[in-house]
Amino acid sequence: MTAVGDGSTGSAGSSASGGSTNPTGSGEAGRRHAEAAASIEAIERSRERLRLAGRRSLGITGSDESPVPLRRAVAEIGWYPLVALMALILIDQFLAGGLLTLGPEISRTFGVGASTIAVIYGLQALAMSLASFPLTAMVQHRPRRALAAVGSGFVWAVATVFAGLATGAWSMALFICVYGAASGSVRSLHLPLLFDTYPAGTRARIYSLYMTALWGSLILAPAFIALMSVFHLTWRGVFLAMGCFSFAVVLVTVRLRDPGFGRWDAERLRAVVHEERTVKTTAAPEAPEPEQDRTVPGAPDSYETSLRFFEVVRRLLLIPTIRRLLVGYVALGVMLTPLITFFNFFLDEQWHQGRVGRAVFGVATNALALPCLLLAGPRIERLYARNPALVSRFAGLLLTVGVVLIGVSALLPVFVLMAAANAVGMVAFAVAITAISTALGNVVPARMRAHAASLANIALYGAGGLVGQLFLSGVYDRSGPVVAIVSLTVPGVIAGVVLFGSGKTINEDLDRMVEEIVEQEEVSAVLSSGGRLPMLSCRDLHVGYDDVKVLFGVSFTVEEGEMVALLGTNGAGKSTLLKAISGLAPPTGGSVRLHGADITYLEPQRRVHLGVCHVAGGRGSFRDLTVVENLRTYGYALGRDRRAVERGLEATFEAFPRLAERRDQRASTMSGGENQMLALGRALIMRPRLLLIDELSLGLAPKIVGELLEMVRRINAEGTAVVLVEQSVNIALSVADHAYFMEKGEMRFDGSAAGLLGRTDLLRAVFLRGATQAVTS
Ligand SMILES: Nc1ncnc2c1ncn2[C@@H]1O[C@H](COP(=O)(O)OP(=O)(O)OP(=O)(O)O)[C@@H](O)[C@H]1O
Repeated sequence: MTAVGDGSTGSAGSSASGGSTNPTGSGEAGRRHAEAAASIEAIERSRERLRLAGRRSLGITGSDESPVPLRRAVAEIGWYPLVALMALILIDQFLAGGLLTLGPEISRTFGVGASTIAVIYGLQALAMSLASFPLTAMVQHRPRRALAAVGSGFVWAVATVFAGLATGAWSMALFICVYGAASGSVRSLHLPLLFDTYPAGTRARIYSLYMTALWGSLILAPAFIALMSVFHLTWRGVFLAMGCFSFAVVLVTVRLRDPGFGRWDAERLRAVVHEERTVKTTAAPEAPEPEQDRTVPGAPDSYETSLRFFEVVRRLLLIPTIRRLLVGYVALGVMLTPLITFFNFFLDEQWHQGRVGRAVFGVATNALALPCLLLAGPRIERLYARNPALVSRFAGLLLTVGVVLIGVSALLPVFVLMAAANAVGMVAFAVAITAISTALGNVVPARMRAHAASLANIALYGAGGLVGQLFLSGVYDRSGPVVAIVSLTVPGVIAGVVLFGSGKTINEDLDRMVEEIVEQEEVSAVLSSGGRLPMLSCRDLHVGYDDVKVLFGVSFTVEEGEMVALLGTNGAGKSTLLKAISGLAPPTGGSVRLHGADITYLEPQRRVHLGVCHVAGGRGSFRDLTVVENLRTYGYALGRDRRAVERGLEATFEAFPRLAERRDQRASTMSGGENQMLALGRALIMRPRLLLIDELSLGLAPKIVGELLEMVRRINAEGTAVVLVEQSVNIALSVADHAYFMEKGEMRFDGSAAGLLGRTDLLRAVFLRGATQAVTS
């Protein structure tokens, strides 16, 4: 836990404070707090050691030694999974490539213009981008990625055949969209499958090999079409042949199996934790990564806490390296997607290259990337093992060099020089993309790799590709091909700089990921060995708004049925801490656990179902609804039956007769105190297990405050744990047995309420503020 002023008195001290409102008695509360604190301390002691061991088990050795030879490293697993995925990506571009190359013939058959073909191509790319999300959602909880990858291969093979049988442009568009959607699996599922199949210390080399197939597909598609024209096949014949060939290739991949989530990272880390703690648990370290703790003890089974699709996406977007990589992908898409289209126009108009000349140019350039990728793999592997930040920097640097070379190539007056500069630039892109993907795949938890790959896909092809095509079309129409190619250096250099910058955060994010797995294992071990954990435990929370950090590693615990006061200076981050607990301000680091279950990234409404209720400061009700309507809304939000809601209403009106008198009055017309009563009435209806109250007494008359406090005591006496954020030290400490004090986003005190009263050094700031407010009011 973060060092706090009176940490030693914290746990035990709370029991000595007296005047506890806890139904279980202060002695019992103190004992439980001490037990929970001891568990947490044990976890913290071993964490640093585990973090280092965890990094090593993920292939980050910190040294520059050569990695284990690939053949030896993958001997046990074999080459089949890699070969199967390479086979799938090799045929992935068939139909799209065929559509582009055979576009003139297709447009003549259907009597449509080139723009219609361009629209169909665009729809295909859009379907491919968008489909990666539902495909990812399908395999989020169960490891069926191999099944989805092979199954979608069959779908796109069949769609290719049907595209050859299309009777019109729009039926063709339909088949091509189906093909695009199915081939979205390549973008979202291949990287996670590769990363889960092969050990951490081989991934860069494995991925480089895989990328040779991607570059190979850019050669194979035109080569296949050229070969078919030897047999004088029409475009329909070529599509049918492509479909049949694809079908045969997919058949070869049917033995592909999903290795399970996190086989090489979570599993190894779990083994490290088991070794460290030598705790015998029922779960064997060899078993695949378990789904995150699914249930919260005491809550109904249906209240599981595994993250849903958009919660995972939101969680990924909170990882600084992922945010940078995605910005890099967008900039890369702005540059790369139109470059492939417009470079052909450049060759045509500037260098008068015909169809054959352009094809040869494309094949030669892409072919050069193949050996370079093979050479680059071990290099990227070594950089990653030494320091993952070097991989990001390497990618950024290469990309910048590549884009500058391509920009310069457009200005060179000699064809050979232009071709050489362009070829080297394209090689730099191929290697840079491999390095970026290695960083992306490694920096996210295993279960979230498909989500990360889908986000990258949408950033690259969706957002970046679309903007790039529009941007470059405009430049091309206005100023011609040379200026168009040169202008691409702007987004290219931006992408390079952003990717280079991701080196700043990657190590921190990797450590955080390691810590999450370690913490999960530790918590499971503590629970399975009969240890106790607090009802709520926030560990090392970092929260910010946009880029302004507000909480810096705050740790905070609340026991079952406890009443806790959270005090602090103005702007210390008390409300932000409550928001992090209730889900309104998701943290960028650290964890929030309810009885050990990880709820850090759960949507706020799911936490309400788990029993977390946040009464925010100020007017927290629906202004245009009446008192009764407001209270019923809370009940129905929880799916409570009518009778339970009515009982809650009666209890609220009994506790606050003033509210009963105003049952049909709109919230907007009520006083501040009445609004606070209404907000507390929510707790009586929701019956939460943890009630977070922000600024209960702010601006209210002492008599009203007294009534509200009495209510809080009653709610607490019925077993609800309460966290009370208060400006008034006297009020807070009169009801709470445990107190925390925050200053400038850090926890300064964790201990008994009585203990805090003795800390005049801390309280002076609050007293001074109170005095100032008294003078000015
Ligand atoms: N939505 C927001 N957007 C940007 N900054 C915010 C936001 N909410 C809070 N902050 C900033 O975060 C910091 C902590 O605010 P917070 O409300 O958590 O502090 P607090 O301890 O509750 O303060 P107080 O006791 O004055 O209410 C402050 O500097 C505040 O300006």
